Amino acid sequence: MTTTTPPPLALTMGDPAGIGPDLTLALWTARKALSLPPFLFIGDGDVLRQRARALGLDVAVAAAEPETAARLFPEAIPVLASDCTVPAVPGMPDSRNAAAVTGAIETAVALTLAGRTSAVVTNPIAKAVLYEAGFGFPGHTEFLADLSAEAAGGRVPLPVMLLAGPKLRAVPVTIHIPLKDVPAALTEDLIVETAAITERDLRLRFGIARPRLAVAGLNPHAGEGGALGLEDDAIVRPAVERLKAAGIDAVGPLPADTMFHDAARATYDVALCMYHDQALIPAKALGFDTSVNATLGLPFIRTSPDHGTAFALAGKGVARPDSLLAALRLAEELARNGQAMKEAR
Ligand SMILES: NC(=O)c1ccc[n+]([C@@H]2O[C@H](COP(=O)([O-])OP(=O)(O)OC[C@H]3O[C@@H](n4cnc5c(N)ncnc54)[C@H](O)[C@@H]3O)[C@@H](O)[C@H]2O)c1
Ligand SMILES: N[C@H](C(=O)O)[C@H](O)COP(=O)(O)O
Repeated sequence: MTTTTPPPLALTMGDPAGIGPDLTLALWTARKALSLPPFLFIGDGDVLRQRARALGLDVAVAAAEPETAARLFPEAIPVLASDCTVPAVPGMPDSRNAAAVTGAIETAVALTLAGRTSAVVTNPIAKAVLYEAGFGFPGHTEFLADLSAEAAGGRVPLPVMLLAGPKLRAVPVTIHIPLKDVPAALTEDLIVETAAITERDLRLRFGIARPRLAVAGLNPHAGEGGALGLEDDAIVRPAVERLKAAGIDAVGPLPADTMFHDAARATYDVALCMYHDQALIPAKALGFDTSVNATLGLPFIRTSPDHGTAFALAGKGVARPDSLLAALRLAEELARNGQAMKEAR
């Protein structure tokens, strides 16, 4: 049994013009009532100060390092600087601040890989704003995988996006690609590798002894015997057979339209879906305020709220912090499980 205090969570700024600062302030303000896990905010302290003023909140912000964050947390939001180039205006994103946004993510990953913070929790970014500044990744998920290459032995690991909520866990096998490109990107190997990472992380990090995987078909009615598409029998079914042969509890391909109602969800621990919206529509419909986006397959823990930057709500104090709270709590729990696993070895 260890008695040492775990390192704080690394919370990135996200887009400084979005709701990330509002949510960070709202949660920190309620830290005592929520028993909020201590975090180190990596971003621009002035963004927090200005947003707090606009929202009429009495919030202190203090420069910190991972080692001082937990001590400071009761009195001030501990901040490690990743400063904006131009002042952030709520609701008006500016690609000149892209370096501060991506730099915060890089710092959070480096600190977590070094064991100085216990997990990465990301506030939402606006992809299009970063693309304007030359950001070369579809989203956090792919960027985080790229940042993990050295720690993963020199190869960029396959990142797996898990939307986890009280009513549903769902994984899209293909992630941020246009719908028209999905059939070509979907391979037996990709399904098997994604499923294997999902199964392993649910077992080792989430503590589910024998995860049950439900694999969705790609086409209507899982292809209806080939009449409505060939991929289900040619790609998805053989992948499920390989998973079963490897001892993984997997069923499918299942018609996607009937696998998300209450009784169907009770039969599995995670739905493996073939494309982004097949997974994220049911996940957000069933738990927009409570679901968390977690990245599996990385050498560190990363969670995020399941929503985006919601620019129209930024600076208004009306955005719900529930999903960010769930992300912080899940990161803390997964980090604790990881620590317990290490100590049990
Ligand atoms: N984790 C992430 O970084 C992440 C996740 C999703 C979307 N995004 C990005 O966010 C940007 C905006 O995307 P979008 O408009 O599709 O999705 P969004 O989640 O920002 O907004 C969708 C709707 O939900 C509302 N909403 C979102 N969060 C809310 C909250 N906490 N409380 C109350 N209402 C909330 C918004 O006002 C809007 O009506 C895009 O650039 C997208 O790429 C980022
Ligand atoms: N696809 C995610 C969603 O819609 O919630 C979102 O874009 C976040 O993805 P990253 O975590 O890769 O930024």
